[in-house]
Amino acid sequence: MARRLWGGKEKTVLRGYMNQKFVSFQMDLKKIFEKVPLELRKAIFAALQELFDLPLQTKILNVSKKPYRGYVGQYPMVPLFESMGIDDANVYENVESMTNIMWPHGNPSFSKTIQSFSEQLSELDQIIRKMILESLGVEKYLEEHMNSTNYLLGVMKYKGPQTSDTKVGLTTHSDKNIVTILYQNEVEGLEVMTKDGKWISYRPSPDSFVVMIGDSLHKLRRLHSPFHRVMMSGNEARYSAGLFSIPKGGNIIKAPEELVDEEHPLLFKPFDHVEFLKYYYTEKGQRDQFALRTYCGV
Ligand SMILES: O=C(O)CCC(=O)C(=O)O
Ligand SMILES: [Fe+2]
Repeated sequence: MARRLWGGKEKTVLRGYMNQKFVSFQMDLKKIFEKVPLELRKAIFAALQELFDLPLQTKILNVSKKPYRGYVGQYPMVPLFESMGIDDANVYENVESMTNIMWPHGNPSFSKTIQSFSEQLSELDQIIRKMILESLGVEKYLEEHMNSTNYLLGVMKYKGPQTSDTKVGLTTHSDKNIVTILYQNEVEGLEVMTKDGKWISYRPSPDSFVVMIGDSLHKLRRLHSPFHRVMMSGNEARYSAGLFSIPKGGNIIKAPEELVDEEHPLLFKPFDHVEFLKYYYTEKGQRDQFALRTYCGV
């Protein structure tokens, strides 16, 4: 079914994507985007394995006051899950500062792999967001929109639970950012909820990236930010990397007036994403599946 989305121009691809439900969520961009070379796609998993194979006492040296940047792991709710995040990982120096904490003698090949991968995915993210704004007829805001965002690269490992029972790898959530692009190894686990509440499993392929809309774009009312989770079974570890485009703090996010009409009423009051995250990372916010709606819903 994805094939239908490939053929035409970029715009056609995305319209198909928006008007359909789940099939369109998993968009195989092979035909329109061949930028991330296979070598790099392979190298990323070797890099992630090298990182998460470090001893726990090394990994926990990566600390950060900002949520999801330092080492996250060993949480009782999600015991299979570990992650680290790097702000603007498309810039070499940002990756290098984390690398040097993990490998005090440096590890340039790790830094280079992470940086190149992030840079390529950030280009893909820009293509996607341009397509979205164009197809909504609000491309005049493109520059303003792009200037008000930055990137976070999240790298994740989910241990296999060593049983055939399915165990939670990552709990149900919607992403809070703008667009998320995920790439993963061959181990299944990602599930996405359709608009009518059914879970669908994602079948990984080395040629596919998963593109997901986050709540900050969902505010446009016409794009759906799906609930998703990771469910693990078996012995093998699942490695994934996600590039998250996120609104910069100090910018008020609001839907362009052109997009608000009777059929598409305003969903959220204008909000500052960094202020919103202060609510989201409270205990109440973490339990709230509709955190953005609670925070600034109309
Ligand atoms: O590992 C994955 O594929 C999903 C990760 C995810 O949903 C997230 O970090 O928000
Ligand atoms: Fe997510």
